[in-house]
Amino acid sequence: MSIKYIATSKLPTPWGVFAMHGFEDTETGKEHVALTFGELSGDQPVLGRIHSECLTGDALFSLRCDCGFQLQAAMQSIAEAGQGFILYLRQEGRGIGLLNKIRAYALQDKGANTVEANEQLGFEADMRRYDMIQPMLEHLGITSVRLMTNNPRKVKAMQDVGVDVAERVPLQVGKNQYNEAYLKTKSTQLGHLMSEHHFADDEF
Ligand SMILES: Nc1nc2c(ncn2[C@@H]2O[C@H](COP(=O)(O)OP(=O)(O)OP(=O)(O)O)[C@@H](O)[C@H]2O)c(=O)[nH]1
Ligand SMILES: [Zn+2]
Repeated sequence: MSIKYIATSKLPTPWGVFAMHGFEDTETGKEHVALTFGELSGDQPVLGRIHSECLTGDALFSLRCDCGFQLQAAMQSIAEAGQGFILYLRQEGRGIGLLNKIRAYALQDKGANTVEANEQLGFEADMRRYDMIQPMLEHLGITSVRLMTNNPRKVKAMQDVGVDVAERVPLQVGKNQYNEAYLKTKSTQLGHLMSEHHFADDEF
């Protein structure tokens, strides 16, 4: 893993003006992005999110998953807190890529769940890696985080690369009629921590 910092610019958003930092993984050619908000120096844990790319949810308004809603909620929370970060990692489709994710969605249209669909295509359920996190956070001067996620594997992955996770902050947003089964599968088969409340109410 070889992560190279490239450049920083402003990124004005509906929630405030973030700074956008570009990184290149020189082994894979993947272009990762970090967004930061406010002043990040100091010893206090920083509110943040590690977000894996989901073109369909993040950019195309898909209701099949909760990604876009989580991204927006995280940016809003960070802006409200006055400080925080998002690492936007280019590992689409839990690491299988966009076209394979569309193949997996086609299988899900025929009844497979999100895990079965990956396996029918010959992939593991989750092929993501998180070793790019350490050099990206080191560049930003972040050593301890309050991580917005429902995924305990992300917490472990961060600890494995030496980042202190002071707190896991649940991020349950965006449930709807199209992603309810997907969220349930995340909870029962991928280990995500979701309160039953999330499945009981009908609101976004
Ligand atoms: N293969 C596959 N990938 C999916 C599917 N639905 C969403 N994804 C991908 O799943 C990933 C979700 O990433 P995150 O939201 O960062 O992570 P998470 O594991 O859901 O954990 P949270 O932090 O709780 O959101 C993205 O890369 C999506 O593209 C699916 O049905 N099949
Ligand atoms: Zn998604």
